[in-house]
Amino acid sequence: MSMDLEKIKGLLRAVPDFPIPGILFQDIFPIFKDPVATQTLVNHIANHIKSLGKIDVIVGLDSRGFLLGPWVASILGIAFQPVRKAGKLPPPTHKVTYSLEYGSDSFEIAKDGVLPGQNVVILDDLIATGGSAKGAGDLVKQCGGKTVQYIFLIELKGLNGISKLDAPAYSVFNFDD
Ligand SMILES: O=P(O)(O)OC[C@H]1O[C@H](OP(=O)(O)OP(=O)(O)O)[C@H](O)[C@@H]1O
Ligand SMILES: Nc1ncnc2[nH]cnc12
Repeated sequence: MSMDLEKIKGLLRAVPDFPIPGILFQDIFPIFKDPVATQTLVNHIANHIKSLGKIDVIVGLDSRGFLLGPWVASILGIAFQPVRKAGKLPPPTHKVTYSLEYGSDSFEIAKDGVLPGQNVVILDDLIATGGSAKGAGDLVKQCGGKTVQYIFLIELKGLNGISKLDAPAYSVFNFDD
């Protein structure tokens, strides 16, 4: 069974002034109440990644990038590797500081999480300013990996986050602001 992507887009919940005034927060969790919507999205992203050629690792971003990443990776028979907020992964790690739409933070990746020369897809639920995705891309680079594509469930196009990225991006759903 599958569901029309536009119908899945309709399940997203836009919440004004969260987590701080001025932010229109896109809540993805209503999608996960519907198993058909969830399966459709997972299969859609897996099929998209198949079209990219040889990908060795899906790198998912803490924390909402963990919801789809391991599932998609297991369908494709490839590795999943987390980028976590600083202080959560045991050493040795690489570390970057980045800014996002409502603050700044630090990310880490296991030093052997991506091996030199491996092809990587970076997967997250949403790109706003692009700071988080850029931080993850910098970590993949520090490991010696090559980011082939960034994939997002949602792109907030008005913030032009993809202009910060060092590889093409694909987003399932787009919003103007
Ligand atoms: O493009 P940006 O401006 O960097 O914003 C996008 C990031 O913000 C959210 O993560 P958040 O840090 O809120 O963490 P969470 O996934 O744990 O909620 C979202 O899941 C992205 O990772
Ligand atoms: N507007 C937004 N909605 C949900 N997650 C976000 N992360 C950064 N900006 C966001």
